[in-house]
Amino acid sequence: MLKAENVTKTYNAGKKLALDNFSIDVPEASIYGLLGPNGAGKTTFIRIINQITQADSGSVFINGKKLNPEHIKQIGYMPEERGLYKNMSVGDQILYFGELKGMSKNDALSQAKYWFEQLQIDQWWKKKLSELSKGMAQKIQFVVTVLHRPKLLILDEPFSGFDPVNANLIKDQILKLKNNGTTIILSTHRMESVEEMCDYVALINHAKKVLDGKVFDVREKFKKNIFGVTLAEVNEEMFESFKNRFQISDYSTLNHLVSFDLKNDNDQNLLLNELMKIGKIRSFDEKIPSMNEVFINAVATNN
Ligand SMILES: Nc1ncnc2c1ncn2[C@@H]1O[C@H](COP(=O)(O)OP(=O)(O)OP(=O)(O)O)[C@@H](O)[C@H]1O
Repeated sequence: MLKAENVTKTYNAGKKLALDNFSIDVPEASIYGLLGPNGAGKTTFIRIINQITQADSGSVFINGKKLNPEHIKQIGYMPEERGLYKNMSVGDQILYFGELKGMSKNDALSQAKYWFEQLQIDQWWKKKLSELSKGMAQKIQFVVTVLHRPKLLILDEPFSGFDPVNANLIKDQILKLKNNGTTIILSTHRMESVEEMCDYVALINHAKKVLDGKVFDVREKFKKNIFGVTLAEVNEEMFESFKNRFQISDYSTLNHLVSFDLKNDNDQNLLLNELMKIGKIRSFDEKIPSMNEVFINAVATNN
C-alpha cells in the first residue's frame, strides 16, 4: 500500500543526515512497526509521508501513485506531541478537524458518535480539553485521527499516557481497524506492543534501515539455537554426566524441578532422547528472542 524507495533527507543544509536511502514496502491491511533508537530517523520519515517536510531524494508511493497533496485526506496521523486546542470544547474540536479533512458536519457527527461509544466517552462532548486528563485527551486525539476513515493510519507512540485498561481498549480498536482493511504504521519504543500487534517491522539506526521483514522471521533470524528445558524426578548422576557433555547456561533448581537453557548444536530430537533418560520432561521449548532482544542486538551490531 505504501512504498518508499531510497528516501534520503538531510537537515542543516545537508550537514545532518536524518534518512539515508531508506526503502520499505508496507502491505495493505497490515500493521507495520517502525522501530529505532532515539534520533534514528523515524519521525523524519513519518513527516515526509505526511508532507510536513520533503525528502531530498527518493520517492514515496501510495497504492502505486507518487505521494501528492491529494493523499492527505487518506492519511490519519497521530503525532507523539499531540496537537489539540486546550480551550476548545471536545465536540467543536472534533467537528473542526473533521471539516479540515473534508467531512460534512453530519458525517463527522455520526462518526464521532460511533467512536465515542467505542471508546466509552459519551459524556465528554461538551467538556473543554483543559478539563481532561492526559489519557482522556489522548482518546480525543485518537478519535480526531481516525474520524475521516483514513486508509493509512500513522500512530506515533499511541499508548503513552494510557493506563493498561485504556491501552488495551485502543489496541483492540487498532486491530479492528486493521481487520477492516486499514493499513497502519506504528512507531513505538514498546517492544511488547510490537510483538502483540505488528505483522511487519523495519528497524532504523543512524538514518539507515538495518533490518526489516515479518516479525516472526526477524525474531527467528536472531535465534541462537537455545532450548529451555524443565525436568522433574531427575537422576542426579546422569544429570551430572549430561551437564559435562552439553553447554548449559542459566541453571536453576526449584521445587524438585531442574530448569536450564541449553545451547544445542545437535539434532534436537536426539537431545530430547537424552533428556528423557535423566528425568521427566515438564517442558522443552526453543528460545526465540523477544523483539526487545532483537532491537538491542541489531542496534549494538550496527553502531
Ligand atoms: N528540524 C530538524 N532540524 C535539524 N535536525 C533535525 C530536525 N529534525 C530532526 N533532526 C535530526 O534528525 C535525526 C532524526 O530525527 P528523528 O526525529 O527523525 O528521530 P526519531 O527516530 O523520530 O527519534 P525519537 O525516537 O527520539 O522520536 C536526529 O539526529 C535529529 O536530531
